[in-house]
Formats: sequence, C-alpha cells, structure tokens
Amino acid sequence: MAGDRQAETTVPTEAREQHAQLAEQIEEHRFRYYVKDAPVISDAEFDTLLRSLEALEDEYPELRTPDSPTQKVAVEFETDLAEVEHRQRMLSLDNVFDDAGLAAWAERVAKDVGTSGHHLLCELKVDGLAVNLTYENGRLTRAATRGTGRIGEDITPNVMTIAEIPHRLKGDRVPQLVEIRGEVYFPMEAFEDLNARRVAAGEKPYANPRNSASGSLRQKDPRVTATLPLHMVVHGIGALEGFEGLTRLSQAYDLLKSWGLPTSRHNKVVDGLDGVREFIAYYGENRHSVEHEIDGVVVKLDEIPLQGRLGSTSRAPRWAIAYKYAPEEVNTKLVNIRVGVGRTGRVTPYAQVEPVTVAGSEVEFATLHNQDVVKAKGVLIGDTVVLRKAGDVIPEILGPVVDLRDGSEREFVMPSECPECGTPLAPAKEGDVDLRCPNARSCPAQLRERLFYLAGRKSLDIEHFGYVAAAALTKPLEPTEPPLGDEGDLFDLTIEQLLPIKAYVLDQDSGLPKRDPKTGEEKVATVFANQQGEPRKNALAMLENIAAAKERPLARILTGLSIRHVGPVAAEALARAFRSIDRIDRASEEELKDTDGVGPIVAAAVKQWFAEDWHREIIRKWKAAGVRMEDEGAGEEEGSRPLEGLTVVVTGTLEHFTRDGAKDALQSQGAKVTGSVSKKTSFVVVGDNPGSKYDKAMQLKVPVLNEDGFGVLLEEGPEAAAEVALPAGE
Ligand SMILES: NC(=O)c1ccc[n+]([C@@H]2O[C@H](COP(=O)([O-])OP(=O)(O)OC[C@H]3O[C@@H](n4cnc5c(N)ncnc54)[C@H](O)[C@@H]3O)[C@@H](O)[C@H]2O)c1
Ligand SMILES: [Zn+2]
Repeated sequence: MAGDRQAETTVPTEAREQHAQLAEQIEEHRFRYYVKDAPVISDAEFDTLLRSLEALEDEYPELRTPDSPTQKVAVEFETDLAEVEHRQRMLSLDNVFDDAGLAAWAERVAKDVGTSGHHLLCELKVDGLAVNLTYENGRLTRAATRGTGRIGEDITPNVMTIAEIPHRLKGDRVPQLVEIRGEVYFPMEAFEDLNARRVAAGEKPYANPRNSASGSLRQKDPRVTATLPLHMVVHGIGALEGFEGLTRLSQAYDLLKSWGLPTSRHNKVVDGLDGVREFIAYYGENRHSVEHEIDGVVVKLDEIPLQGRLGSTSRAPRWAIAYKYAPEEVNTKLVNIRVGVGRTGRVTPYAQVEPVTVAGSEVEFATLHNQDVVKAKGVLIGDTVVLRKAGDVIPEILGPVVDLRDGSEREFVMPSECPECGTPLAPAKEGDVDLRCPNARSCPAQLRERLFYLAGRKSLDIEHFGYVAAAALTKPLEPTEPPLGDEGDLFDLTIEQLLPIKAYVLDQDSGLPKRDPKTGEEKVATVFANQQGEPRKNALAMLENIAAAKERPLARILTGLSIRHVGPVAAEALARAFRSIDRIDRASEEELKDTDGVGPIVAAAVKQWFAEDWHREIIRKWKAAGVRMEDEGAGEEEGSRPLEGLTVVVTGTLEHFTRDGAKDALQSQGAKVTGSVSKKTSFVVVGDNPGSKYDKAMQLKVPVLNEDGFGVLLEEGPEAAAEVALPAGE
C-alpha cells in the first residue's frame, strides 16, 4: 500500500486529471457504442482517444491500473438481456495503423516464438458485431455478445434466425463442446432500406451498418431479427473440449467449414512479412469487392501451440494484430442541403458538409439523390452525420447522429422553383419522384452541364473547353446577354465575343463559385482574356478545337446532343445503321426501334427530340457552320440501295463475315437488320450452329440463305438470292 502511494505521487496532477477525463470519455463512448448501438463519434476518433490514453500510460506507467480502459475489452454495464459467462474469455485486438507498427509486432512475435519456421495467417477484419456460439455435442446451445469479454449478453433466439449459422454441426468428428467466435454483419446494400423503414416507423435511424447488425441482434423480438439480412463470418475458436490435435489455425478453419460453419474465403497463410504486406495492399485496393465491410486486416500466428506460448494480455492476444485501413467513415456537420440541376434538368438535393478529409481526399459535398432519400435517411440540416467515402465512389451520407441533436436542426424542404432559372419544378411525368426544371433550352444550369458533356471525352472531345468555360458562356456576370442561349451558336463563337466575358469561376462538383482561399470571396475572372484584355492562349486553343470538332464522326455528334437515353453506345448503334443525321430524322419510330442496339425507349426519345423546334434549329445552325453530320459513304448509298425494304436476320457463325461485318454489308445496301424472325422477315442468313432462329424461319416459311446464298444476295440482289434460298418449310 505504501509503495502504491509512493508511485502515485510521481505522476503530476495534471496528467492524472487528463487520464481520468480521457478514461471517462472512453467508457462513455463504449457505452453508447456497445450498449446503445448509437455512437456519437467515429471509430477513428474513438481509436484516437484510446491511443492518447495509451500514450499517457506509456509516459506514466503507474496510471495503467487494471481498471483502465486500455486494459479492458469493454465496460461493465447492465442491459435488458440475460448475462452469459463465456467459457473462455473473448478478447479484443491490438491495433497498428502503419507498416512500422506491423513490423514491430512481427519482430516481437519472431523473438518470442524463438523459431523461424512459423507462419502468419492473414484474414480480413470484418466490421460487425463479435459473437460467441457455443455448440455442445454438435448442437447450438447458446449465442452471446462479447460484452466485457468474460460476460456477454444472451442473444440465442436472435442468432438462431440467421440462416448461415447451423443449428447442428455436420460430420462425425464433432467435439463435445466448442466455442466458435465470429462476426455478424449487416450488408451495406440493405442498410439504406432498413433505415428508411425505421424512419417511417418513427424509430431512430442507425448511423452505420455495424450499428444495425448490433441493434438487430440485441433487440428483444427474434421475429424482427428474422426479417433482417444478417450474415456471419467465423474467425476463431474459444473453449474446445473432446477434440485433440489442432496444430494450425488455418487447418482448424477447414474443419469448421466441414462442420458447416461460414468461414471466410479470403484467408491466406504466408511465411513472412512481405506476404502480409501483399495481402494488406491487395485488400486495400479491393476493399469493396468483398461481401462485407472491412476495416482492416488481422494477422495471426498460424501455429496454435506457439499462440499458447505467446499468450494474451488482459485485453488482447499477443499472437495477433489488427492492421487498420484508413477510415472511410467520418462524422461531420451537415451545414446545408442544396439542390443541383443536372444535364437533363433533374433537380437533386445534395449535402454540403463541414469539409473533412476522408479516404485521402477533402470532402465538402455528398450526394442525397432525391427528396425521398433525404426523408428516408432521416437527416436534418444542422445534424452531425456519418459521411462515407468508399474508394472512388461519390461520398454519401449514411445517417444522422440523432443523440447529438440540440433542437436547432431543421428539416429540408425541396424548393418549388429551379434555383438557377426560377422556373417552377415539375416531375417529368406523373408519379415520378424526381423533379425537373422544364426550361430545358436555356436554363443556365442545364445548358452548362450539356455543354460540358458535349465538350467531354465521350462526345466531341474539345480540349480547353472545361466547366469554367461552359459556365462563362452560358451565365456570365458580364455581358448580361450570354453568348450561348443554347448549343446552336457553339460553332459560330468568335474571339471578340469571348474577350469581354466576366464570370464566376465555378466548381465542377458543386456548381458553386470557387472561393479565394485567402479572402474567402467568390472568384470572378475574365475567363478568356488576360489582364491586358488580350486573348488567353487557352481561349484561342478552345476556338481552334471547337472548329476541329466539326469533323467528328456522327456517333460523337449524336452523343453531344444530349438526347435522352442516347449515350455513346446507342449513338454508335444509330450512326452505324443510319450514317447521317438526316436519315435518323427521317426514320420512323418503328425503323429506329428495330435497329440493332436501339430499342423502343431510345427510338421514342429520338423522335421526341426531333419533334422540338429548337432542337432542329441546333442541327440547322451546326450544319450551316460546317459541322459534318454524316459518316463516310452516307451520300453515295442514297442512289444505290438495292436491298432497300428488305428485313434480314443473321444467325449462327459465318466463315467470311463477323456478325457486325455481315450487318454492315447489309445495311450499307439499305437492308434493315433485325434480331428476331417474324413473318415480315425477308431472309434469314444462317451460319454454323444457328439455334432457334433457324427453326423459327422454317416454321414461318421464311426463305433461308446459307453463306453462299448470302453472297448472292449481296452481289446480285434479292431475286437471285430467292432462287438459291433453301426451299422454305423443309
Ligand atoms: N465510435 C465509438 O464511439 C466507438 C466506441 C467503442 C468502440 N468503437 C470501435 O469499435 C471497434 C471495435 O472495438 P474492439 O475493441 O472490438 O477492437 P477492434 O475493432 O480493434 O478489434 C477486435 C475485434 O475485431 C473483430 N474481428 C473482426 N474480424 C476478425 C478476424 N478476422 N479475426 C479476429 N477478430 C476479428 C473481433 O470481433 C474482435 O473482437 C473499433 O473499431 C472501435 O473504433 C467505436
Ligand atoms: Zn432551371
């Protein structure tokens, strides 16, 4: 006792107070996380707190008492669930966050093991809820949460509803008793749906899928649990009785698998640190191709007897380590919900948050899709929210941290007018969730997005024509009248028109003006002229590139017109079949629809597009400016189209033609090529292994041509071909 007091006195009061404060915070957060399933800080923030406490204890080891949070798996607390004592303790894991930490751990292990012939087992760190399953003589008798590590909560009836977890182990070599440790997880894809239902029922939405796994298992009614898509991955063994001879953990997993337990497919045994690094790098890259969320990699000593030699601390085994990836979830403040207007006029709400760094980049905006999604997520403006950025995917808001609300938060109201042009918003058709700005022609936002798309890689590929230029040409501060009221005058732009333009420098992600980092003021620039009023190099280059774009192939021109549903693929199909904009214009909806790769939706959209006068005006102006709106050979075929009026189906493998080649040959002579045989089909061209279209032709008595007959059709025309066609109906 006296010694104790002596030791305490060496710690400055300040450090002691800091320690007490940190410890209390950590206990509080553990309570919110493990008991209430409603954390108010992110895991990364929590880990930072815990690390600060550890650092403090490294400096003043006297503070590292057995009841410090660093020495415990979790806090002791009472919940509504019955208590269960684990036969063997359930531990946590020590964490490392970089290669140096990993290497230090590996070195320690090698030293303590004393032999060099050991192996390392790499596993994924499943982000879920730790669960202990007890099987007695092969029967699942108990399932419990980790709890304090010694005592968990009884969740047997709920776990029984998880389809993947066997109620009985398979095989004849089943132990008398075994504790199986694993992670129960809730799939990200189902998360949004669950929260939507909770919000609709007046319940608190969960902040992330891990909390929903925990909440789902720890609630009272197993019938509710049964409706939820919970899954499990097993990753360890606790107590084991009546079974001898396990020497490698990796082999033990094979055994668990043979008993019918859901082991991971991703585990890998390696013989050194380089193998571990490779595993870590691989799953760092492929984090989202795994069926569950992962927050790191767990590395374990594979030899079970050696694990025993290393043993455990009060909190974690010494023979395993968790390498944590950079967090993808952070908490931040939802400053505002704004609405953006897209290329097609769709008006979508998006979140503006207090800028945070996540997954290596600074994020200020996150998608919210539409007003129903905002409701379903249950987020209010002013909420602290969980923001997720998974790899290259656009950041999204997972959910609000309801427990941090102070009453000042307010609900988002979808505006009734376009934020950029003031036109009243409306759904495209009745019953649509999405609202649109109907001012398609000259809504500056829509035109800006269309021009930006038109100048982009997939379309006319006009270098130096970026988002800032698109904005400056459509909504300048000066002059009041923008040079472009729609796409029509694009190819007539002159440098004289560009020089006087003053405009906001817009950010492509948000459509908002960029700000000067020093003054905080919105950036305004003479976009195309330098300070002397002379043309900037970029402006001249842009005009040159616009002129060069007049020669682009038809498919790219079509893509650039932003016809609904006509992306690069459909544009390619239309261009291949019709070869000129005029022919597409003249084609009937039927003809369009029957074109390979087109179909009814695109056909209707094309017809609708051409029905609009201002669209036709764009075509007229572009033509007048010299835009080539047809592909090679479009003109000459007009005169000689010997196969005009024929409808031909090609099936099976031809020796001298690819499928596309055959199609091109037919279409270039005016034939229509379709995919299915009907009574109206003129010929069916049949190669090897023709399949059901051949049978159909026979059944409908449509003339069938083999490859030689096909040659006759192309060279001598339909009459000659009819003579060499296989007699119909045979
Ligand atoms: N946000 C908060 O307020 C808050 C509070 C407490 C804890 N947490 C977070 O909860 C997490 C859990 O803490 P923890 O003590 O369980 O530590 P931990 O996440 O570092 O790891 C230990 C746990 O990992 C699990 N695990 C997953 N895959 C595994 C595998 N393949 N092999 C072995 N174990 C595997 C086990 O269940 C084990 O108990 C941490 O990420 C922490 O940040 C957050
Ligand atoms: Zn508008």
